[in-house]
Amino acid sequence: MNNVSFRAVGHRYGDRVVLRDVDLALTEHRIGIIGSNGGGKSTLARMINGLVVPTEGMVTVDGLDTRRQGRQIRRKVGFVFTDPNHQIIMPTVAEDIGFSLRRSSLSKQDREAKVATILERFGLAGHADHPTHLLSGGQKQLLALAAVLVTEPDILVADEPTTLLDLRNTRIIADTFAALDQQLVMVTHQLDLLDGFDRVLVVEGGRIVADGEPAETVAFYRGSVR
Ligand SMILES: Nc1ncnc2c1ncn2[C@@H]1O[C@H](COP(=O)(O)OP(=O)(O)OP(=O)(O)O)[C@@H](O)[C@H]1O
Repeated sequence: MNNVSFRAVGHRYGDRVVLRDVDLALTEHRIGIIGSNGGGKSTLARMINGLVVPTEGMVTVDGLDTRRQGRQIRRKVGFVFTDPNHQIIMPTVAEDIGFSLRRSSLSKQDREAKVATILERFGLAGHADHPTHLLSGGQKQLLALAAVLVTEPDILVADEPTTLLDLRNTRIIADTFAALDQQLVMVTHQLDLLDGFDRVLVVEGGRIVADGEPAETVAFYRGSVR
């Protein structure tokens, strides 16, 4: 697996400290991040692909520094936003996925085949020529995930990727994640999605307050809100 390293990381937005004293080596296959609203989970997740660079300390991914090697890191680390509108760019579903492959060296034919395969996998094959703005919220979320996975990133970071999904599509995403060979870091409020994860971090008030096996850390989090 990859090695995501946080060394003495802190972050502030203006005067507001939102993360402090974060030291982590993330090497496990599936890692969850949970905790109360505003605790700093998204900020932490965004640091992994350099969308947010720390105001203190250093984040590296396989030795690449997010502050100086952001472009290389973003090729390695795929990021799925909570709100798919942040990442859907093209007018139609197939074009949007094709756009993710614009820098690939594949032939046009291979590229189209790859787009078709991923559309099928995410139940979007019947929507290939559908205008993206007419998709339902859940379909948009599936499209956003498909558009990231088609690039085959080494690491997938997903920030609450199932918030807009119904039960069936949540299951599709959970199964997709369970079958991923890549390292996965997922922020979620849906604690049942963490079954089978290797490690869970609980983030509260800008600090990691629990870190370990899902059973223990989820129990800790549940206990802390009683
Ligand atoms: N761009 C920004 N500018 C200023 N403050 C911000 C910015 N982004 C986040 N914050 C603040 O940083 C803190 C942590 O936010 P973050 O989104 O990381 O928390 P979170 O744990 O992901 O929350 P949630 O569960 O509600 O998504 C919050 O107080 C938030 O208001």
